[in-house]
Amino acid sequence: MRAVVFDLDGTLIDSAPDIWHAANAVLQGEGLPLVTFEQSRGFIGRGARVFVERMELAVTGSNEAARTDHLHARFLHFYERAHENTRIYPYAAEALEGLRGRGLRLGLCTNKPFGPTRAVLEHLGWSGFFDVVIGGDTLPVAKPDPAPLLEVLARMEMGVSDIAYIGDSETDAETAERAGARFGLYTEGYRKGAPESLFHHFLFNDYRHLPDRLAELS
Ligand SMILES: O=C(O)COP(=O)(O)O
Ligand SMILES: [Mg+2]
Repeated sequence: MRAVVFDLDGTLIDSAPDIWHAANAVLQGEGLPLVTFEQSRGFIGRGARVFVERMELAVTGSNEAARTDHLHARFLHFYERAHENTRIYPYAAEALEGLRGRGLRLGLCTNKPFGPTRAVLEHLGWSGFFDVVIGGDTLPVAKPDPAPLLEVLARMEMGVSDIAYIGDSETDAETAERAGARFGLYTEGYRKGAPESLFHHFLFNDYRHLPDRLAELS
């Protein structure tokens, strides 16, 4: 194995509280009902546009293109600065350092838009930490289409057998399966179903175990 590619929200960082605050800042500004934390967390996974569509449907009962466009623009406005309460999952930073120390390259393949991704990486002191960063709006398609993950590989000049992908959700499992990549599922994120039911090569709930799980793959 030559590189490890990570998802971001629910995998390396617990960003759901900040995403929830951004969602309710939008709704409050529009005079719409607010959403609960659980509702908001359930909307995460397919990028900002789908998040907003799910939120709009929950609070108004329908999706109307012009309104969705407006809510989406407002959401991106708040999302850009939504990282004050974001936390790195326990031992994730140490795991990343350890993998780099073993000579592995690191990639990031997230459905979070590129702007908020860059902002949160900077906030966490992780700017320049990943060799390649692909956001949810970097390409015309987003995960679970395999194209964003394949784009990470292309930019690293690697093949799919050179990497493993690490994510937390149904979206990531499907992305890995469609790309033909080995997949490790972090079970402490925003997944909806049972971990065993998703495509995976290994499951883990503690970043201290990740290096060994990866070593067992290769
Ligand atoms: O923004 C989302 O919907 C999810 O982001 P992720 O791909 O980093 O989990
Ligand atoms: Mg995720």
